[in-house]
Amino acid sequence: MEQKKFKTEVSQLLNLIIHSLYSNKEIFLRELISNSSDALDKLKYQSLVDDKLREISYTPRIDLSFTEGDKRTLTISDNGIGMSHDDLNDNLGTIASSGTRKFLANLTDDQKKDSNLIGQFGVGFYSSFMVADKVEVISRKAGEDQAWKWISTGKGTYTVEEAERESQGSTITLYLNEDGNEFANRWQLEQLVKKYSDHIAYPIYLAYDKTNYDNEKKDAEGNPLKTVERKVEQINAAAALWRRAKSELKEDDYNSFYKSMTYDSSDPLFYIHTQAEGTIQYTTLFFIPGKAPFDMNYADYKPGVKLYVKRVYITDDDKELLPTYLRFVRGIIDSEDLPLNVSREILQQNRVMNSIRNASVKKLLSEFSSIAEKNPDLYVKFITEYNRPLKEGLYSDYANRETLLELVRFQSSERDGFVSLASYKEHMPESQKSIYYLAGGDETSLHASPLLAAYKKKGYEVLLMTDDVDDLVISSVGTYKDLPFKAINRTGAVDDLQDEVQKEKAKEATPLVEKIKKALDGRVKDVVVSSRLTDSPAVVVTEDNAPTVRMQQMLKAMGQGDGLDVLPVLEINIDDAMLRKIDASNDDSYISDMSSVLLDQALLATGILPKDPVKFARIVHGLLSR
Ligand SMILES: Nc1ncnc2c1ncn2[C@@H]1O[C@H](COP(=O)(O)OP(=O)(O)OP(=O)(O)O)[C@@H](O)[C@H]1O
Repeated sequence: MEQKKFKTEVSQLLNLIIHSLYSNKEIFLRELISNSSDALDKLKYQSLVDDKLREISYTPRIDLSFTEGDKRTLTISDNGIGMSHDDLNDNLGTIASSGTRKFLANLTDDQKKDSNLIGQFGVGFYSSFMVADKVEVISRKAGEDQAWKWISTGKGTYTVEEAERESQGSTITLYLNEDGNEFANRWQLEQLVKKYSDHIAYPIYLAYDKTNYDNEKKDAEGNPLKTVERKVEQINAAAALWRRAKSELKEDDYNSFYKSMTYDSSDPLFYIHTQAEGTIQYTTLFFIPGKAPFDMNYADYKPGVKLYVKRVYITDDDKELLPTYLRFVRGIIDSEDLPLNVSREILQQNRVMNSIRNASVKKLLSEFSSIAEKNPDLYVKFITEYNRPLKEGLYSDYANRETLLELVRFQSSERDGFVSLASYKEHMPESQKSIYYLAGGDETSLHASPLLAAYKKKGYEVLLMTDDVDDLVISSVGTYKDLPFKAINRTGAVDDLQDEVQKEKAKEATPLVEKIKKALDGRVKDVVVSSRLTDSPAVVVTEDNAPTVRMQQMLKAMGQGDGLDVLPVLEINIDDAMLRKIDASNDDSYISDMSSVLLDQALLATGILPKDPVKFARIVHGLLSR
């Protein structure tokens, strides 16, 4: 017998589960049943594609049984794929998913107490330690002769030793603790299976002892004669819900199916059920979770859509089933026309899969559009969670760009809440010819930008964009209904506000511009006269196709900004007192100091600290003491 230690993260996860999910401990049963169902899915699939396993004859099932009395136990058994010696070590000694590991590491103390959040990632097998002092797994992998027994009390170590099992599959026995005793009960188990696992595709049987009383016959004491009968009953519906006629299904059916297939304890925002009977036959059932999945913005997110072929489970781990930007969608795709032994490579180029994917994307987007139109409150909930991934779609899904442009929302300098591009266009005064936006930074700093005043004065709304993908996405989109997008912190937007008088004034200021340019030689690309600043002396802007100063900083922080030194353009307000002082002076050192502070404070206003803070402080001090 070998004794092994859990990887540290397992001990952490165990601790977290036991403390945060305590009030919801019944979910352990759902987790174990779902593992059994996965194991049956895997065997069903393997026995179709692996010659060695083709001969195995079995009827897939999950069995529950329990013992009463002082030492109560609960057993969950399946005849699925089973686990080898190494599988037991790999699967039950570590946390397999790196997403879960990262998620755990990033949790704050408060979040650790939020059972909804914890429940979102698969707490899985380890949740059994909430109700058991000791857990024993006897498992035999399909195609192997040797079975193995894994035992742990959940306190840092486990053992693995040889064991016997008649056929392939796993038997998990929980030695219930005080908190778990209530689960060694027929009614409790039936209720929980109905609640969480009714739609599991395999039959779940419960074995129990039924006491019969025979009034005709009396025992020695004259009481009705008691006999105990062992009964085994199926306690779930065991049907693929998505294959049932839509007219038969109620909202409750969908919601409980959603909860049983995800780890979400809340209802989905909405669902979309499609049964296509055309040249390609398939069923899709998609759910939009009420809250964005915790790993939505991790590169190694877990995809939420499962693929079935003729009701046989194929995979839940294929990121190609839907485009990446729809990674928050949960649900199933069940095709009648794909081969069962479809591999990942085949899936990627398969014509049938392509048609299903394209139709699914169209269906999802059109449903989003119709909700935006008919149910604005629901749409706000939806877009609050999923605006960002949809924006990624603008960049990556050229074919659906028009639709996506109508779906994304922005904050605005003029209005609260979310603004669509259609409504932005509607609000435009006749003189306005472009869509103005300001990206980069948080909402407060964008609202405070000195660049906004001039647009406000003209009645032009400016879209404020706080997502890190905005700049990239919007510059790739270019236009909306022939209106160009213009970033107001770029030089291309400067001319729009200038009238003839201002142009003349700007010309007259050429000597001042030249003075500052000379003083800031090597630090700015250009100095231009502003027609839009009122309360501040200067701002930094970027040339149209260059990365903004903030973007450059971000790229450098990510180690990608080598050789990236695009100088900013300084836009000056010639009516400001500071500029008038520079204009009036002939003292080179004064002009140089004033210009330097002018640039540094403009950078500061966009959140960028002076390169040499000591020098900056010294110059400011010098100027103030003059
Ligand atoms: N009854 C079972 N039969 C075969 N393998 C199992 C069984 N139960 C668990 N396993 C294996 O142990 C692994 C870990 O299970 P666990 O429940 O902790 O996480 P999971 O099911 O992979 O993740 P999640 O719960 O997020 O879906 C599973 O991925 C599976 O490989």
